[in-house]
Amino acid sequence: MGPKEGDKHTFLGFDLSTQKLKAILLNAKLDVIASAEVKFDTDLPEFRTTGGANPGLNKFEFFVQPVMWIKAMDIILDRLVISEADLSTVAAISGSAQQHGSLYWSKHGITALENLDPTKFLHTQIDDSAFVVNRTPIWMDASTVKQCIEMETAIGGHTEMLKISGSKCYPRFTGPQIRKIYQQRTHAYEDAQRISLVSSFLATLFLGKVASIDYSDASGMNLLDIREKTWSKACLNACAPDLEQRLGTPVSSTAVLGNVADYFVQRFCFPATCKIVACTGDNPSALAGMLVDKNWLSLSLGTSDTLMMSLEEPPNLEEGHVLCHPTEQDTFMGLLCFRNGSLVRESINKSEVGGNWQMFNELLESTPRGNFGNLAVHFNEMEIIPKAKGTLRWNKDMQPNSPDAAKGIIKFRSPQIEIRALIEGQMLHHRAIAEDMGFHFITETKILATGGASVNKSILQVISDVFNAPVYIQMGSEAALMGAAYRAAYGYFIHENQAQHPDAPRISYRDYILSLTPNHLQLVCEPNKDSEQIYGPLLQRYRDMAITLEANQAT
Ligand SMILES: Nc1ncnc2c1ncn2[C@@H]1O[C@H](COP(=O)(O)OP(=O)(O)O)[C@@H](O)[C@H]1O
Ligand SMILES: O=C(CO)[C@@H](O)[C@H](O)COP(=O)(O)O
Repeated sequence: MGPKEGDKHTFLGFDLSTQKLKAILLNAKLDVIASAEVKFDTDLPEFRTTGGANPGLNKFEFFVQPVMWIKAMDIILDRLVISEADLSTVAAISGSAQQHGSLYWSKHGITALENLDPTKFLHTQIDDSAFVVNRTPIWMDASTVKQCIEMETAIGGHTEMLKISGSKCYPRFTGPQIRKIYQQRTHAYEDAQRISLVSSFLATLFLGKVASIDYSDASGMNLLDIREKTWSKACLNACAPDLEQRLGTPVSSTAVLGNVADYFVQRFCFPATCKIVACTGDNPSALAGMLVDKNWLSLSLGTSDTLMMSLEEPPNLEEGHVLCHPTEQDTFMGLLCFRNGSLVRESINKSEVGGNWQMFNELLESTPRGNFGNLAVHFNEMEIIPKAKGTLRWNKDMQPNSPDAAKGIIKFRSPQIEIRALIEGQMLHHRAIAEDMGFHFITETKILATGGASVNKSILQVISDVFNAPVYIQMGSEAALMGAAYRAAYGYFIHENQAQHPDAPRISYRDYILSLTPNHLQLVCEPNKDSEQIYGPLLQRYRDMAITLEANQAT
């Protein structure tokens, strides 16, 4: 089942997330043998992104120029070559990407994709004219409230929408975003030959033709019937005309889509037989990379903070999302996304200690759990759940119904209190919402942390205490990236095995990957004994603050 002695096959995974494009190469035993990354803000300053995104002209709009991602691909492939990664051994490629963003291919773009000249960079061939919309909306865009209401109304209300698609309409979801393009840029919509998600765009580049969207990432569009795994006619009709032909047929997240385009064979020496496995969203890919069972709560601390869990049955959640599971056929995953994650931590780090994480951690650790009753909620941008924007700081004397509770206090008296109030506030928020969504914390609950901030042990200790559960991290690299390379390995294995032994039973993804890499987790923090005593009551305090902040929106 595993790799044969001397097996030289390698598997390449990409993660095109909000702030970076990352790549990882695994050998046949799934050990990391090469990696590279391109940071958009600093490596591609000509696109003037902050945190990987550009704010739009109108309120709540955020976009990216797709050519930035293509340029990043040119650079990262060169960086892999410079690091002496042998791309001639790559048996399969897959990827993961920020969810919900959409790209609109022009006729010219599709022709360019199919006729790539290996002597030139990708970005000089797939340039602005390859897309009919050059300011591609990404997940941070929250400007489609109107379209959400229209889509839900058209199909009979938000309950119907969440029953079909796993989520009520959220402004960042792709369906409402496509509807906005259709309404405000009708000619561009009509000229769009195909529409890709960011993940399927990644597969598209390597295939040299527009790639299928996978079931898991398709679940973040308000367009897929998550039980049938087909586009919902009702949702498509509520969104925009002639949409199905623009989306193509969705496929399994481990499906082999075809061989790598000749461009990559000629330019980077990929083997002509190298398989492209469907790419998926970064959160489903992180779940695929973690290989954990139902007692685990996965927490990604990327640009956004997200909580993920496996679900046997899809519950009808009022808030939050149910997605098709990326690697198990009749299973689902629960997802909660919090917009105010790393960028808020970064801004407090900057304002309090000049951007020095080591100093940030020293101050965090110098304060006691519970922070003398000082707690903060920082929603710098409109949060997803609850829908609120603003900052609120309470000290221990503040009463929820006192006249100054809505304003809170302006600033805490020291940076260390400010820092702990931020981190405890964020994690209490995440726990409160997870509980509201029906996640039961039991003694067996374990947390697996990933994403950029999961290197920070001081933050992980607060998580362990607030959730009263041990925290683990993934060995090798971040889970979304590992998930991409693992899916490449599994997709390749199944494809080859089926060709050679068509009647053999299909081994599950988890069994296959765990047979190659059994010890992929590392315990980093355990909760202190008095954690529940401290954070149980603070959870209610956080809820009072969130309710106050939400009420502030209306005033
Ligand atoms: N030592 C650290 N402590 C806390 N946060 C960190 C640390 N190092 C990096 N980060 C955070 O990680 C974030 C990037 O995470 P990453 O998962 O790479 O983002 P994305 O995948 O969304 O592009 C940065 O915004 C940064 O604030
Ligand atoms: O919108 C969501 C999930 O619903 C975000 O989680 C994006 O998928 C961006 O991911 P990161 O770049 O923050 O990892």
